[in-house]
Amino acid sequence: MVARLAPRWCLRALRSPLQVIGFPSLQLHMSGIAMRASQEDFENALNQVKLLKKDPGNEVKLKLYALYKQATEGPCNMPKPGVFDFINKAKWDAWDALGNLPKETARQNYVDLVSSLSSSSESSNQVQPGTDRKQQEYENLVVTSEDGITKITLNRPTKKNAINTQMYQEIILALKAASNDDSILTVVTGNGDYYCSGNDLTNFMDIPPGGVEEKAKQSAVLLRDFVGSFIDFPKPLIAVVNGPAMGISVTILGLFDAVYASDRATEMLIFGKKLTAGEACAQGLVTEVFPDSTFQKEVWTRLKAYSKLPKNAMKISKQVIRNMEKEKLHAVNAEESSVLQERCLSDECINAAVNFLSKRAKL
Ligand SMILES: CCCCCCCCCCC/C=C/C(=O)SCCNC(=O)CCNC(=O)[C@H](O)C(C)(C)COP(=O)(O)OP(=O)(O)OC[C@H]1O[C@@H](n2cnc3c(N)ncnc32)[C@H](O)[C@@H]1OP(=O)(O)O
Repeated sequence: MVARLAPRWCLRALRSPLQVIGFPSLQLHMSGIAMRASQEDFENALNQVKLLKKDPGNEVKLKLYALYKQATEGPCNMPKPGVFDFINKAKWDAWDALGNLPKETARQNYVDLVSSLSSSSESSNQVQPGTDRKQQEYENLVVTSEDGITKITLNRPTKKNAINTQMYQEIILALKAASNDDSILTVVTGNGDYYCSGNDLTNFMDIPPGGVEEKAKQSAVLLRDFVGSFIDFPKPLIAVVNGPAMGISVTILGLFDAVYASDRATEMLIFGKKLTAGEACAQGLVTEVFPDSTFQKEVWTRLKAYSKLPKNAMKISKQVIRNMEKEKLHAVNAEESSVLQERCLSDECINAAVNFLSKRAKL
C-alpha cells in the first residue's frame, strides 16, 4: 500500500534510516489518530505530502515531523537522544524547538507548509530550457545541448544548489555523458541566485547500517570519484559562476579550463574567508569577472564563439596541457579523500553540521 502510493523520493526515504524523518503522514494513518478542529485541512495536507513530486529535503521533512508531533502530541516529551544519534537528535531538536506552540497553531503551520511545498513543486523543474535540446533527465541537474555546448545546470535553487549525495552522482554521470557527446565545450552553471553552496550538510545525516565509519568511507569514495571526474574530463570545461560559490564548488574551480564569474559572486568562501570574484580573479581562481547586469549575455556570446573553434584542436590542446599534471592531481585527490574520511568523524565536522541543521529546524 505504501509502496504503491508513495512518490519516488518517499520510497527512497523508506529504504534509508531517514525514513523516520520522512513520514509523519504515514505515522498518522498507521496510528489512526483522529483530529477535530481543522481535521479536514490537516488530513488533506497529510495526503498532499505523499503527492509531492520532489523530495522536499531533510530540513523540510524535519519541520513537517516537528509540526506533526506538536499538532498531535503537544510539546516535546521525549528524552533527548545522544549526540551521535544524529537522526533522532535532529528530530528531537526540531520538535523541542517548537516549545509550547499550541496544537492548533502547529496544525495550521503544517497545512501552510504543505501548501507552499505543493505550489513550489508544481512550478518546479525550475529551469526553462528554451530552445535547447534537453538530454537525459536528472533530479538535481538540467542538462541541455545546443550549438556545440553541453550545459550542466545545478538545479536545486531553493537549497542554493547545495550538492546532495544523488547530485554528486548525477554530476559524475553528466560529465561522463558530456565527455562522449558531440559537444565542443561543456559548461557548469547554477540555477537561481547562487552558483552553489557546497556540500549539502544533510548528507552526513543519512547513516547506513555500517554506522558513521561506513558513512565516512562512502563519502571519501564519492568525493574521490566526483573530483576524479573533473580531473579526467577530456574537453574544455567552463564554469559560469552566476552567483556566490562555497566549499567544494570553489575548491574544484581550479580543475576548470576557464572560470567566468559575475561580480555578484561576492562570497567565494574558502577556508572560512570570503573572497569577492575580483579577488578570486587576482589569485588566478577566476579567469574573468563580468558585471552582473550583462554577465549572461557577455559570457554566452563568448562561449558560442569558442564553440565554433575546431573541436579536435581544442580537445587535444587541453589534453596536452592537462595530461602532465593528471597523475599528480589524482594522487592529491586520493590523499584528500582519505583525509576527509578521517575528518568526517571529527567533533568539528559533526558540530558544524549539527549546528547548521538545528538552526534550520527552528521555525
Ligand atoms: C555517502 C555520501 C556522502 C556524500 C558526502 C560527500 C562529502 C564531500 C564533502 C567534501 C567537502 C566539502 C565541503 C563543503 O562544501 S563545505 C561548505 C558547506 N556549505 C555550507 O556550509 C553553507 C551552508 N549554508 C549557508 O551558510 C547558507 O544557507 C547560505 C549562506 C548558503 C545562504 O544563506 P541564506 O540566508 O541566503 O539562505 P538560507 O540559509 O535560508 O538557505 C536557503 C535554503 O537552502 C538550504 N541550504 C543552503 N546551503 C545548504 C547546504 N550547504 N546544505 C544543506 N542545505 C543548504 C538552507 O538550509 C535553506 O533551506 P530551508 O529553506 O529548507 O531552510
